[in-house]
Amino acid sequence: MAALSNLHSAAAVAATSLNTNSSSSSLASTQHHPITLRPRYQPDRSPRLAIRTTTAKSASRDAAAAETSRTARLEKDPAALWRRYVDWLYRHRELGLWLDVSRIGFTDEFVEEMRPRFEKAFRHMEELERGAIANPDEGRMVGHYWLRNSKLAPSEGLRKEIDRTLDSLCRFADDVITGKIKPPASPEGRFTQILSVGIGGSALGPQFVAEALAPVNPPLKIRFVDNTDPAGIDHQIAQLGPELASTLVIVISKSGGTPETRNGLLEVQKAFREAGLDFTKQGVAITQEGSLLDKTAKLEGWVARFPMFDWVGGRTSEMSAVGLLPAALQGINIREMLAGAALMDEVNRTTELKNNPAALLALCWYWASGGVGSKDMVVLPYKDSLLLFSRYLQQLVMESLGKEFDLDGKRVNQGLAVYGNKGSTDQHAYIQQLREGVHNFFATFIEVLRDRPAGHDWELEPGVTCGDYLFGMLQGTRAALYANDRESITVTVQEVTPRSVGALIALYERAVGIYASLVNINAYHQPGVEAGKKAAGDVLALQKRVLAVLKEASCKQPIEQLTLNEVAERCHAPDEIEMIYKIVTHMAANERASIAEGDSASPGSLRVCLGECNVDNLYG
Ligand SMILES: O=P(O)(O)OC[C@H]1O[C@](O)(CO)[C@@H](O)[C@@H]1O
Repeated sequence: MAALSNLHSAAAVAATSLNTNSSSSSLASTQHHPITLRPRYQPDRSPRLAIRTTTAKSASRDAAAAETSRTARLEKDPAALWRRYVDWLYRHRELGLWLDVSRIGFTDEFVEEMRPRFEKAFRHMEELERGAIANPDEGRMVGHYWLRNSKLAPSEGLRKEIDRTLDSLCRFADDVITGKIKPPASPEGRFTQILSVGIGGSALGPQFVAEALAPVNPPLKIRFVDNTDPAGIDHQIAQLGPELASTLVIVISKSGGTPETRNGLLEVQKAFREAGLDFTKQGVAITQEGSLLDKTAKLEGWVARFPMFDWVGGRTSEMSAVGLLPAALQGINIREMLAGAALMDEVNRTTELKNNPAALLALCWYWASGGVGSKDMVVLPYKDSLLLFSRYLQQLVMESLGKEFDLDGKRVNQGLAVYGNKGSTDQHAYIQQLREGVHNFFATFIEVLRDRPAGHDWELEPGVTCGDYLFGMLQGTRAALYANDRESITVTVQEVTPRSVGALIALYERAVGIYASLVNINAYHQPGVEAGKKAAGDVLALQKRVLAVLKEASCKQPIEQLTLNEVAERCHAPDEIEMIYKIVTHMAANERASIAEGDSASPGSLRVCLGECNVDNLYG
């Protein structure tokens, strides 16, 4: 009953707010659609430039004023809003997919002003699909669209490679499922589990798709090692238990050299050794030809290797072997996923904005975030099985769009932050802030019309099913947010199927590509990730030096107990004393170094050593 009263109150809030606003917006209600609102976007004045020429205070006042004037003009008259809804509603009949952008307040003038940018973006996408070097930094083609329609590939060689890989992974999956390819030491006589080892784009797609589409009893169940957290890896291996003997380990890494993935592999191989199992008879590699991983798998004679193409980026690799092999092994219809993506790609090639759902999304993002990422995108799928969509989109959008420089080398610090979980769960978590708190987001609702498989529904109270509540929560939240001037997009699919999931992935891949063109950035590289990786490497190198210094001190008689300053000096790294403190702390917490003397709360008092000397663990 609590849920019922919450629903009632949400609907009541929405209705009250709508009524209040509609009566106070009589000016808007007298306007005919298309609505003529003052455009927020000023094409000839970069917002960034404007901010630079003002003080921070006045800039934020200006921004607040602009915000107020814009949101105050969001259409609230029900009849005009309905016209706007109908006018802009996109529907793909065959895919059973709708896109509603009516609750984003862009104006006709804005659309007109954006037209040249869209023309350029459409040209870019066309060139990209024809095989132009779309990733100038890395001199690479960007061809994920060819994966679902190999006829588009710019050469016969590439087309054959795509088709061959797809056929061979389908055959391999069949052979594994039917037990033709089997693990040597499994009592079941066939593979029953998959352990996928990979990170970022080499994990997020397969995780999302498994959660969305795996049947209740898949031929092989899937688990993931997607981090270098030893406890996390231990947990996955412990969960497999004796089934490790019937686990197919798929190691996924485009570069074949990502440290977290390498560590995951080494940990899993150790577990195999300890269980007396031959890893090579159960390992599969998905990686670029010639990578370290590829060479290792070849040399050691793993069960199979599948290529990751140079022209497919990690975050757009779900329709390559990366996503398709794990999906096929779980009994998911991957041809349908590809068909859904291909259908979506097809409509997204039109240059008519209203008929191009990816362009419509890009338009909304540009409007809502001022083309500078000033607002975050909150993704709310109202369906448990789509829970991981926001996490998947987080990488796709943020790694693609979050860039320091534009294509002309100008510092722009672009991006679009993405977060979200699922509805209506989030209703009871952060929707409170979305409706009433800081106005720094726009929402994307993902709606699924089919509540549950046919024949399973029942009314939990007269005329109302459980799914009706979910529907009510979505509609109520959308209305309540809009009533308080919070913009939203709604993507609706008939059902969660391989086809609709393929279409959703393709929709967002293209929207990101188009948006990147609109803001003139390279969506296909990730130079920023390197800084963290390099810094991590530096920390580990310093740790090796610390260890060497402590080892040498431990060999003295009596054992030398060093202050942090002494360690830093002997490492020739006096400026790194804070990091040395953290290294020693971490090693002490894992019984690999000892705090011989001193108080953990005052790092200056510490004396440290290795081994058995007067152990007083920092946390002891
Ligand atoms: O597939 P790889 O080469 O292991 O890379 C994993 C992920 O790491 C990144 O390069 C970022 O570090 C992502 O772009 C990529 O998806």
